[in-house]
Amino acid sequence: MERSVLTVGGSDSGGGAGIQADLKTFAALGVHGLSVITAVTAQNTLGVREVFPIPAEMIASQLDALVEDFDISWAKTGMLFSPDAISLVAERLRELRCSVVVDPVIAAEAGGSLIAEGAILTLRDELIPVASVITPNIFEAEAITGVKVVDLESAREAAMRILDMGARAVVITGGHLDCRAAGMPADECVDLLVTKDAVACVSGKRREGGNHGVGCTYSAALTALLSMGMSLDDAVRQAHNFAARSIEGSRPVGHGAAPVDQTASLREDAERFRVISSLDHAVSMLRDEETFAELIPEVGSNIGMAIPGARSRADVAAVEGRIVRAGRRSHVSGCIRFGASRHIARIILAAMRFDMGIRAAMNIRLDENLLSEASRMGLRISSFDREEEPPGESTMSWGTARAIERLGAVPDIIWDGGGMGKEPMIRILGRDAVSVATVAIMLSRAVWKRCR
Ligand SMILES: Cc1ncc(COP(=O)(O)O)c(N)n1
Repeated sequence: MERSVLTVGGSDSGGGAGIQADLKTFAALGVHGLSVITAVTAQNTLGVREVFPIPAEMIASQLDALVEDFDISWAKTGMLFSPDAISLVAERLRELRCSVVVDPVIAAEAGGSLIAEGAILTLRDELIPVASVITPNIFEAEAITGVKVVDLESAREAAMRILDMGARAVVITGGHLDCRAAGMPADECVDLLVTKDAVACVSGKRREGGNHGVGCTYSAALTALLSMGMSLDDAVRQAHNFAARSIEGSRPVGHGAAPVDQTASLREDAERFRVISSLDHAVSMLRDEETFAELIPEVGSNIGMAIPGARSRADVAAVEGRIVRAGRRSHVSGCIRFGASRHIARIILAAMRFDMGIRAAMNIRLDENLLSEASRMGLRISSFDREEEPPGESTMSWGTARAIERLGAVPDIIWDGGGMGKEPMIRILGRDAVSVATVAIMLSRAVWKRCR
C-alpha cells in the first residue's frame, strides 16, 4: 500500500490557506493527502470573520477513520485553535508514531486570530515536543519564545529555545523579516534551519505576488517532500522554491491578500512541455521540407520558443547546435533545450516586451526574393541598420526593439543588411514555433518556384 500524508488544520472558505492550501500542495507534489478538520473559518482574502471549532470527539473520529484505513508516516498540523484540540492531536500523533511537521498558526495574513486565548501554552508544552520540524514565521517564533526576531542572530536564538522545548528541527521562515534592517540585501528572503547539530540558511530572491496561504503551503510542501524520503536540507530548499513559485503564480482573485497558487509549478511544467512539443514539430517540418535548405545562412539557422511570461534565456528553448546545411538538405545538429540559444532568446525576449503573445522566432538567410515574396504574402516587414546601433548594446535586443518601434507593432519579418563580418539576415517572428516554421516553408517554396 502506498503511503498517505495527513494534514490536521482549519478550513479556509477562501481556498487560499489552511486545509485547502495543504491538499493542493500535496496534489501538486504528487502525494495522496488526507485531512482532519479542526475548525471551520468563515474567511476570505480580507480576513477571518468567524471561527467554528469542531468538537474534540469529531476530530478524534476523523483521525480514527483515517488511521484504520491508511498508512500514514508523515503528518502536518496547522490551525488547531483550542487547547483541547491541540492536546488531542498531539497525543494521537504521538501514539501514531508518525513524523510531524508543526506549522504553529496563530493569526491570518489578512488579519484575525486563529488560536484560542491561552492555547499557545498548550502548543508549547504538548505539540512542540512531538514536532520533527516546526515552521514558525518570525511573529510565531516571537509569540512562542518571547524573543524579538529582527535578524538572523535573534532568529537563531528563538530557534534554539524552540529546540529546547522539544522540537527536533526548527525552520524560521523569513518572509516577514525586514532584511534591510537585518543588514541583508532588501530583496532577499532567508529561511533559517536550526537543528541540534547545525544551522543553515536557505536564501532566495523575494518574489512578487499574493502571499495568502504561503505559510501553509511551505509547511505542506516540506511535509510532502520529507514523506518522499528527501533529506531535511534538500526538503527545506525545495519547499522554499515551491513556495516562491506559488507566490509568483498567485492569481488576482478577491479584493484583499491574493492567495498563492500551488499549481504554478505544474502550469509552468505544462507550458515547457508545450514549447518543446511545438519546437519538435516545427523542426521536423523544416527537416522534411526539401526546399528549406536554400534558406539556411552560413552561420546556420535556429528556431526558438518561449514559455508565457518568459524572463530570461532559461525560459526560451531552441536547437542546441542550430540547423545547418548539408549539401542540398538541412541537418539538425543537437537537441531542443531550454537555454540553448542566447541569440534567439534575445530576439524573442525583446519582442515579448512589446507583445506577450509573440513567443517564437527563427533566423534565415536574407535574399531580395524572400523579402518580395514576404510582402506579396502580406507579411508585415520591418528592419534595422547595424550602423545605427549604439555602443554597448546587444544587437539582437536592440535591433529587434528598433524594428518593432519603426513599425509600431511586432512585424512578422525583421531583416538587416549585415555589417562588418555579419551576414545579412531575416528573422521570422510568430506566436509559436509551428507557425514560424510554416511561414519559413511558405517562403522557401515560393522562392524555389520562382527560381525554376
Ligand atoms: C484555516 C487557516 N489556516 C491557516 C491560515 C494562515 O494562513 P495565512 O497566514 O496565509 O493567512 C489561515 N488564514 N486560515
